[in-house]
Amino acid sequence: MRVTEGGIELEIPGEQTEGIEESVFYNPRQELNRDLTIATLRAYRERESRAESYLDAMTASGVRGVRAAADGWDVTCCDVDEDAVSLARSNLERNDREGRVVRRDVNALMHDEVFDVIDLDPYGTPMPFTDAAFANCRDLVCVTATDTAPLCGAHFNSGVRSYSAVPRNTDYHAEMGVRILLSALARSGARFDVGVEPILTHATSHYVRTYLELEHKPTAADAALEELGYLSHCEDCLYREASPGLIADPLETCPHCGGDRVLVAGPVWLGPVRDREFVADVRERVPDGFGTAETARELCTTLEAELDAPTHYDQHKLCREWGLPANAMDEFLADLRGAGHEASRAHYGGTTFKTTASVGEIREATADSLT
Ligand SMILES: C[S@@+](CC[C@H](N)C(=O)[O-])C[C@H]1O[C@@H](n2cnc3c(N)ncnc32)[C@H](O)[C@@H]1O
Ligand SMILES: [Zn+2]
Repeated sequence: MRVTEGGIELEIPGEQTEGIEESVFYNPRQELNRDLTIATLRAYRERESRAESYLDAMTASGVRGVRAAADGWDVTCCDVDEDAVSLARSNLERNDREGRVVRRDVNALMHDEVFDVIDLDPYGTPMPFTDAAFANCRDLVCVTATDTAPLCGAHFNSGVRSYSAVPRNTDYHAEMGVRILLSALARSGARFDVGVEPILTHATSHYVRTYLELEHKPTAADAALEELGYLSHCEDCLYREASPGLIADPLETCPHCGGDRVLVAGPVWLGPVRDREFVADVRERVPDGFGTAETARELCTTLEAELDAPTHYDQHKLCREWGLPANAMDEFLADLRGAGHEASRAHYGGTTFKTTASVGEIREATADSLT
């Protein structure tokens, strides 16, 4: 079947029935991820003009590599699968684009060669590939993780194994995934004296995507590790508290309700997950022609305004907990701000928000409008 995405045309094995069938080589549900990747590469190149080489580390159909080549990147596409390699090669040719296509275990390739930008887009966890990526990548590592159940603590043992951290299943599960992933990536980079700064991160449907700018300096790696810490979370009243540092200092009882059902997660990344100015640059570089342009820009706008608090709330979940009806989001946030707290929407869902208020303060600030 033939697929058009971001101005390039791909031939993908398989029949087109209704819409685009998902094939092992091409997932149409990742188009937003890829559109934002291209906009990010554009914004990044303006910030770091020496960045030229791009490794599409798990290329499958070649879609990322072909799109990056169309933007002038010096592209290498890699895949361990023979059919994927021929497909990527023919898709580059079909679009008259230059690019090297390599059949190899990408871990070996990343240890052998230096790239300015490496894009890891595996099935499931990216952790088997991150050490090799940080060991040699010069500027930017882009990472997709699709194993959201392990990341958010729903598949606990698998999450602990993959991420060398304790994830917990909370009401902010996608954000737990973001922060467990970033923590593991920061620790992976630190092994090579590389500090990571997440310049854009989003959790969308069943994946987390992050873009990490690298600094090759032991002190930068230390600075990244200083962003790690633990989250204590009360299962009874949804109170949560962050404690920075690599040594856990868990709450034993909840300071809000006095309950003892307190979960502790970590080490998690407690720092910012994006650079606001960079996200604005990305938003401006999403052209109308991209299939997901509107969604991509809206996502960037929400990310630009999202507070840095390490966890978010969901108004509907809080209201259910309190036995109160929910309110319109804008009014709800206005009540919080009116009571002197900072508050923003969060990109995790239409009723999610972040605030500097504690769960008790949220209730106090909004209860009058909810009754
Ligand atoms: C999720 S797909 C990639 C999708 C593609 N990046 C896209 O945007 O459509 C994962 C690919 O990783 C490849 N892969 C798995 N292990 C690999 C390895 N060790 N080295 C290189 N490629 C690998 C698989 O063959 C598969 O084609
Ligand atoms: Zn509590």
